[in-house]
Amino acid sequence: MLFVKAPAKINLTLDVLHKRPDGYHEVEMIMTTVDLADRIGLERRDDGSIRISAADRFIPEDRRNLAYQAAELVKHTYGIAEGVTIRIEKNIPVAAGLAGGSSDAAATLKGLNKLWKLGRSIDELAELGAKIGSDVPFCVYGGTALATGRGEKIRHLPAPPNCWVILAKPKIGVSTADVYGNLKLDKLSHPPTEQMMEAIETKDYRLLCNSMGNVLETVTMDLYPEVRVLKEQMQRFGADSVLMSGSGPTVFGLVEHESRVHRIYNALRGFCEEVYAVRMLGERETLD
Ligand SMILES: C[C@@](CO)(OP(=O)(O)O)[C@H](O)COP(=O)(O)OP(=O)(O)OC[C@H]1O[C@@H](n2ccc(N)nc2=O)[C@H](O)[C@@H]1O
Ligand SMILES: Nc1ncnc2c1ncn2[C@@H]1O[C@H](COP(=O)(O)OP(=O)(O)O)[C@@H](O)[C@H]1O
Repeated sequence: MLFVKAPAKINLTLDVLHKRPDGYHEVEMIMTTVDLADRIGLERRDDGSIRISAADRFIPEDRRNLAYQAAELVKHTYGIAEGVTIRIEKNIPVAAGLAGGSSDAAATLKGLNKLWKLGRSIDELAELGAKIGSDVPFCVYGGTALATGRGEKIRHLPAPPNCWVILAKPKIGVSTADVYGNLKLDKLSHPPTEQMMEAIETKDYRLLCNSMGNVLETVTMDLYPEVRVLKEQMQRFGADSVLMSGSGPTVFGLVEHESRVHRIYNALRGFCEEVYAVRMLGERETLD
């Protein structure tokens, strides 16, 4: 069995520029991977079929699974007759704004490149990933990046300044399409994307905290008021800066000093079942 790590991402910024004729939104967002990860196991099959084993009641084991779609795409694109069993050990909360499904798909692309000795470049795998979902190319690279287009155009950035990330997910799942669908394009408060890039490049933690912003945040908070409450609680407990990730509902808080991490973590555990204290992974990985 070949194992590949599939880390979650958070959005340090998420801006929407306009709605495109194809129905997608033109975005500008800065994303970074964190060390909360699913583990994907891949095993050859002689019968040519794709099988998913997920042992998680929230994710599908058929064609709807993004890892299945990744395997199907690789088989079709490169004419592979062999099959694969994909075992998904799920640690990333589902439908949470953390790109769990997209990261599983990205890990499957990278894993199959190895398992089937395809010799494809990471850029080619990222391009293939765009056919599965807007977040998949970023997940193929990982690290830190500015994503534009519908999210699939990636410009790599250096590692952000060191800090802790506390993730808290309310007990609801959010549909990304619903959130984009409820966005009022004439009422957006745009985050300072350029300033965030400067904060990352100069490793200025304070500037980074002051540059976070996500135009989808108020949309999700209006649909699910508990997300707003959770953000306020995390701010009150002393996180340096708090934001919702992606389309939500996960809220993350940055904390510079380790001594404060446990206090905030424990305080949140009082009324939120899913809380994680993690680190940013920083720079992107390369294929080995
Ligand atoms: C909001 C973000 C931010 O990172 O992530 P999540 O909250 O899902 O983690 C992404 O833009 C989500 O990317 P992803 O989840 O891959 O989206 P896709 O499968 O491509 O699209 C799902 C649906 O979201 C809407 N969509 C997505 C991307 C985009 N730029 N404009 C859109 O309008 C479309 O309605 C589309 O049908
Ligand atoms: N491997 C997978 N892991 C999680 N969800 C998946 C997967 N494949 C398909 N899905 C479906 O994709 C939807 C969005 O899941 P996910 O990627 O976790 O969230 P988000 O897009 O908010 O980051 C879920 O409702 C789930 O049914």
